[in-house]
Amino acid sequence: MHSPPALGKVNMSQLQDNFGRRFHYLRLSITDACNFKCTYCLPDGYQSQGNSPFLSLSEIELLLGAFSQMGTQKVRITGGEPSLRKDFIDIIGLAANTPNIKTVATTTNGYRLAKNAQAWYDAGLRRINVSIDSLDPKMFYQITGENRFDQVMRGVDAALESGFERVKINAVLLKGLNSQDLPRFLHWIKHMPVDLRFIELMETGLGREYFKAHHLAGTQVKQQLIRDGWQLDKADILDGPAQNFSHSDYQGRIGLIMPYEKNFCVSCNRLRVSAKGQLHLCLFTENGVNLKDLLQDKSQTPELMARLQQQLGFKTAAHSLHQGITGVTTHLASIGG
Ligand SMILES: Nc1nc2c(ncn2[C@@H]2O[C@H](COP(=O)(O)OP(=O)(O)OP(=O)(O)O)[C@@H](O)[C@H]2O)c(=O)[nH]1
Ligand SMILES: C[S@@+](CC[C@H](N)C(=O)[O-])C[C@H]1O[C@@H](n2cnc3c(N)ncnc32)[C@H](O)[C@@H]1O
Ligand code: SF4
Ligand code: SF4
Repeated sequence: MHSPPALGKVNMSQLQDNFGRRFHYLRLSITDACNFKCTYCLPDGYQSQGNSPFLSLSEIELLLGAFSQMGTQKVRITGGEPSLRKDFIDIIGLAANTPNIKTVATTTNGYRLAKNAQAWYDAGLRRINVSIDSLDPKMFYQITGENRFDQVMRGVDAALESGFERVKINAVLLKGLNSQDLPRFLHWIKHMPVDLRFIELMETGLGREYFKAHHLAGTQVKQQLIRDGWQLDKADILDGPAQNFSHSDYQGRIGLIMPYEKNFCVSCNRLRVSAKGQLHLCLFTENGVNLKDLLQDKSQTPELMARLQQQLGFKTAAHSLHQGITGVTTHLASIGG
């Protein structure tokens, strides 16, 4: 059992755990709410939990200030659906103007992208991940509960035109649903400069039966890619746990997130804060740690930094998904994936 560092010995310049992993990357959820009903995430739609409010702009400002002083360089704004927040643009601007934060990214279902891509870019957003589980509009509807395939695809075009550094497409691999879609995705990225990311379905507290029915190992896709001449890119420390592939005949690239593979968590480089201000050391942590009480005044920042540093000492080497332990994560909309 690893013990947390003593408060007096805090090294404020770096967020590092007992396994030597560094955490330059914060995934900040700003809302649990979502307007889609993805079958693997919120099959019955969003239901509000309790009445404690989501982090306010000033709480977010103090939070980002503390993380950035401790070495955070990249912030991904997520949710629920982050673009549902009325102050989404202000949050982007705030993150972009925080000293030391070099990259501001978001993950979105694309619902508001076509209309807002340029405004988000102008506010300081530089990377965008759009969830598109199928390129077949009917299957897209079946998986997301929303008949908005064309609207989301227009959003991808708008993002490419707006000058984003990176546009990434997320697709969750789903047996019996989109598992035949690989050729279509490959055809699409031949001439499209987007990064495709296939994510293995992960079990969540509310998604046990769905997981059993639809989990598909990413290794099957990996083997097919290697057979087709795709090359595994050299891993960069800032890449995190994804494996990335490229091919000279394709403009797009492919990444695989395979959380059930051995050693997946060795390259973990990210921390999470929920929309209600709880630190999650892992996507599948057993409990969140309240930070909100230390986000009320700037004078609390040293104490907040000390709490973050201390909590890092409790970060475990890996998740326990193989044992079916999904922690407090009832669905990924509750923490932003
Ligand atoms: N188990 C696990 N899954 C992750 C992790 N990071 C991302 N994922 C999965 O991948 C999904 C997509 O993540 P995104 O929000 O698009 O971000 P990303 O692709 O990981 O992040 P970047 O590397 O910043 O592009 C998440 O919602 C999770 O399902 C991680 O650390 N652990
Ligand atoms: C929780 S959503 C939040 C952001 C936004 N609403 C969206 O869908 O892009 C972030 C990512 O989590 C992924 N996701 C949700 N539930 C998942 C699960 N059980 N297993 C794997 N990925 C999941 C989604 O596909 C999406 O790409
Ligand atoms: S994956 Fe994203 S878009 Fe789909 S229900 Fe979950 S939060 Fe909403
Ligand atoms: S499952 Fe947890 S420890 Fe593993 S990479 Fe994801 S967040 Fe990090």
